[in-house]
Amino acid sequence: AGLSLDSVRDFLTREEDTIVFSLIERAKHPLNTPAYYYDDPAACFGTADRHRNVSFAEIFVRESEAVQAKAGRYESQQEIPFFPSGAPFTLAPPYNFTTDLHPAAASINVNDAIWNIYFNQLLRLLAKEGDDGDYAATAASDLACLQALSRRINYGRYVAEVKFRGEQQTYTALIRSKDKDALTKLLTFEAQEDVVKRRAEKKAKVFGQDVTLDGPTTETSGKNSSQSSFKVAPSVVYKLYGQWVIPLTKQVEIEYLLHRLD
Ligand SMILES: O=C(O)C(=O)C[C@]1(C(=O)O)C=C[C@@H](O)C=C1
Repeated sequence: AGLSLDSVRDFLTREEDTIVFSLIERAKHPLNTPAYYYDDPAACFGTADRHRNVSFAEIFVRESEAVQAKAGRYESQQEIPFFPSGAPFTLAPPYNFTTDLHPAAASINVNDAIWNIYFNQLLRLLAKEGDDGDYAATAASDLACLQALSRRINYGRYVAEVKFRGEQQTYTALIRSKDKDALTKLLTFEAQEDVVKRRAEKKAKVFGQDVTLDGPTTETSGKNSSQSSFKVAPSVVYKLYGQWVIPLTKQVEIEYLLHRLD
């Protein structure tokens, strides 16, 4: 089946589940800041990279991505690594991934912005202060969060492709004149953004409550209704979507469109 606005929105909706679950998993671990030090080489656990001021988490992501590249993960246009390694994929048989994107714009992404926001802003909203020393499990859950956020946000390329095909003439004129403001206006649907933010917040409530056999199962009333009883604060998920996920998705859409005629 070809792409449509409904099918790309369905994809984004399903990714919400993955994002919210990955945040809940990360929230199991304390902040564990030594895993993220760049400045103090001694804090880099004596790895081979200590002289390059690379954090433990960065090494973890880089090496994990190298394995996944070999396994063919990035043969899919839907997946974009944070550290492209150029390693050929050799572990899996070739798979015929669909190629829906315009080649000159297909690799547009905002992974650098996602990386910075995740480590500098989001993490401290998710994890409690503390250091339990379990950096491997912590970095593994960081990787899951980063991959889910990257897939969702960079999927803006597909959303933009659908919108371009639907209104080719209008978009072509605005792309030719590089009119970012008009492009932003044309691809923005305020009501849809509101639905997305509120649904993501609700998923944080539904997925992040303690499930017991007594009492109502579907209601988030009573004991569960205070923010602190959810594994990740629903307000954090609302804010994540409103301040970062949606604006970055729109940035991807705009940058993709600006290269759509290349
Ligand atoms: O659904 C769309 O039309 C999108 O472009 C995606 C999205 C989003 O990130 O969820 C972004 C911009 C729109 O204003 C609405 C929603």
